[in-house]
Amino acid sequence: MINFINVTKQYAKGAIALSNINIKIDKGDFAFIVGPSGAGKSTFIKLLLKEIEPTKGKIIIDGIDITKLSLRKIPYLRRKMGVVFQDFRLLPNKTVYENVAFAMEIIEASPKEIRRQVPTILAMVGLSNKAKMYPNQLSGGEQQRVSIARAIVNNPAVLIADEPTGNLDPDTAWEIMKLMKQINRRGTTIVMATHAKEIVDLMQQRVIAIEGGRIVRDDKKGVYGYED
Ligand SMILES: Nc1ncnc2c1ncn2[C@@H]1O[C@H](COP(=O)(O)OP(=O)(O)OP(=O)(O)O)[C@@H](O)[C@H]1O
Repeated sequence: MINFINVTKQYAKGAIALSNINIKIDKGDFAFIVGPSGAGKSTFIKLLLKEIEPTKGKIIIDGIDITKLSLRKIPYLRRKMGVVFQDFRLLPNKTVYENVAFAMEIIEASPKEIRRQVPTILAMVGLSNKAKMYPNQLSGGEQQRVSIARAIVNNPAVLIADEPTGNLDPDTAWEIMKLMKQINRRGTTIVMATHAKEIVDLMQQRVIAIEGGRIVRDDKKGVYGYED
């Protein structure tokens, strides 16, 4: 599904954020990316999303080397991936329903498909009764559910989450993790960068640890392994 081959990323101002990374994430995996601040986690995620390009190496997603992808084909790559961020990034002037529908409008889904799919996904994330609300009328946990609904509404192969529970209290964070696990059970590959020690320790999923731009651990049922 995802394969990093000898990937190095050196930023323009000199810092080597990732150094010769080799990692394979299979379809259906649930992988946590952990490591100290500045280790290279966000860089890893930005490379996956093709927000930045590696200095060296190949990044294969679904059999395609995305570093060689033409501009024209980037939308197809984006459709394979849903993304969730710590700060939700919802559109404040759209309702919950419209925020999720918008992700389908962008890929030119038909109005009929949108009318069918949006309520299904809102039910799945437990927000059917909030469809007409605006983001500022929702709790943090509810806003994150909307952002997850938006990320999965087009049925991506991979859900990428960068610190998705960072702004949530522990109980709410745990609810979000249950939802992520439910999405994973449906076959979606999950890649989640996090500092949430308790969550990583309790979930018993694959843990890939990055330190100083190198992979220092990759355990099938791993632990967080740091004190912060
Ligand atoms: N745009 C940039 N230009 C130059 N250096 C950068 C840039 N972005 C990140 N870096 C550097 O690359 C290294 C890795 O940063 P990265 O953001 O990937 O770390 P991280 O593991 O996500 O950290 P955190 O947990 O604090 O979010 C750091 O040394 C950082 O200062």
